[in-house]
Amino acid sequence: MSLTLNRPDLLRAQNFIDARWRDGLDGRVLAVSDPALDLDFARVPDSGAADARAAVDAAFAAGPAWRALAPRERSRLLRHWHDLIMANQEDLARLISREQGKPLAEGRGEVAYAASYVEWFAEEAVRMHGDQIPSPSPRRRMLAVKEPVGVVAAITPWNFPAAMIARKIAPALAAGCTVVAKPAEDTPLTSLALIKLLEEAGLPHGVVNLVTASRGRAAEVVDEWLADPRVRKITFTGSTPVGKHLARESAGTLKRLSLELGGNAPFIVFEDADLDAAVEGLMAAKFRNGGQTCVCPNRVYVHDRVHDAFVGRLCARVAALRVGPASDPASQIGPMINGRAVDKIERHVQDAQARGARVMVGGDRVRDEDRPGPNYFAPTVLVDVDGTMACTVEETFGPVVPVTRFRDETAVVALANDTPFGLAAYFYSRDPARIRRVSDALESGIVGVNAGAIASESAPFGGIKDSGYGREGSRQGLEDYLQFKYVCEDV
Ligand SMILES: NC(=O)c1ccc[n+]([C@@H]2O[C@H](COP(=O)([O-])OP(=O)(O)OC[C@H]3O[C@@H](n4cnc5c(N)ncnc54)[C@H](O)[C@@H]3O)[C@@H](O)[C@H]2O)c1
Ligand SMILES: N[C@@H](CC=O)C(=O)O
Repeated sequence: MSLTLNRPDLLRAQNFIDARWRDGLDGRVLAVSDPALDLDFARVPDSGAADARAAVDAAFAAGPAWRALAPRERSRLLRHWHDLIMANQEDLARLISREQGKPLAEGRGEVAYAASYVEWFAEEAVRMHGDQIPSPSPRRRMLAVKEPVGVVAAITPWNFPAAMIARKIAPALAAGCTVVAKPAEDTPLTSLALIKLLEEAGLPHGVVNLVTASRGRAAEVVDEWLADPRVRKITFTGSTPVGKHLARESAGTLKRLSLELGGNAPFIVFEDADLDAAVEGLMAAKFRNGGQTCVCPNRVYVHDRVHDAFVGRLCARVAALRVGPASDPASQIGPMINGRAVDKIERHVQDAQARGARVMVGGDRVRDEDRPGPNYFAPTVLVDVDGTMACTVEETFGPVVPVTRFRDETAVVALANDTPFGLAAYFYSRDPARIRRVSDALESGIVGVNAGAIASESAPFGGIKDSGYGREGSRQGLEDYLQFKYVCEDV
């Protein structure tokens, strides 16, 4: 896909530190590749510890003035940023599609989704109420005052290059925190463009700083932030092993942490479900971003009585999905992010087949003249899946639907909960008593009941167990950037 932008200056190739666009201090570069063709098309700095330190120097110095600004002023900046994001929706969508591979329509949707968080936190910035505590003595006034936590380090994944960074930077700014950020190595361009728009919105010097780095040097950058006592919070979205590493390594300086980690979402179709609605919900939840979303259903349990009817309808829908590059407006499933991702998907499908699962649709890589790159995988439905298979134990992060038959509500809820993860869970049923019972019993930060599209800027997004802690979006998403100070005034 050609990368023609209405605003070519949104394609940035430098870090942003202390309100200046700068090369990395040691001059190393990171190539950005197009997942549709696996070809490099841009370069950004491959930053190291010195760049990371310079970013914290700037954020720390900018902190006092930023937190002293009236919340209404911070809100205005965020509102302006929101408006610029939406005014440049098409360019941002092109950048997302080019570096991440999602179809252009989904890229546009992601830009609007990212902007919705910025708008939400622009509104929340002026609603950070503390508490006045009933005092035991008339001389005494007792207050619980909310304060920004300080410098926040934001580390983001590749699958939503605009939304993940927007929903970290926006609440941090609303709360009065300053930010250092590192986007994923696969998708640095969208975040750089967002920072360019934030600069245009009137961002004061040093309030947000962003450095890019390769996978090999990500740890060097982040280790610098982990060790620096001036960084008071880490907000991370990505894999569980890296999240646990951050939790361990931040203990030395006791930083606050928000960890949005991996999932293994169950999707249960009970015998009383509206089957058409359940198929619709599964298609929406599973195939968002080609299955590369942390809340994508990873295990589908269908009651024995409706199994064959459900699978028949599902297979018809999945077989009709169009796989292709983001540049083709008809594409519904783009390339996977890189070769490692496709290898994992292929391994899961082959392992399931070897253990007795049957492929009903898809099952293989796709490569032909319309899809010449190596990163396409056919949307796939597997049946006769059981809990020994890798695709039910690990997050596949691809367009594969593994279906398991069940007969008993208690047993299927136990199966759904039989995972170290707990990010999202879905079920379809029309029985009100069952709806209450099952949503109470599911061990998950998010439960979709007769709903496949669940994310919203106004709702708390986040997990439990190995899926992490902390929430993004909503009122709760702002609290994560604030700390209480108890003030006791005796007069
Ligand atoms: N819970 C959520 O909201 C959510 C959202 C998106 C993705 N995810 C999860 O993210 C995973 C996919 O992303 P990924 O494979 O790119 O994750 P990842 O953990 O490898 O990478 C995420 C970020 O961490 C950085 N990183 C990698 N190694 C690091 C290290 N040693 N020290 C510090 N930083 C390091 C990367 O450069 C990137 O910026 C999936 O498991 C998915 O479920 C979760
Ligand atoms: N962007 C996703 C999160 C994980 O991939 C969402 O907000 O639903």
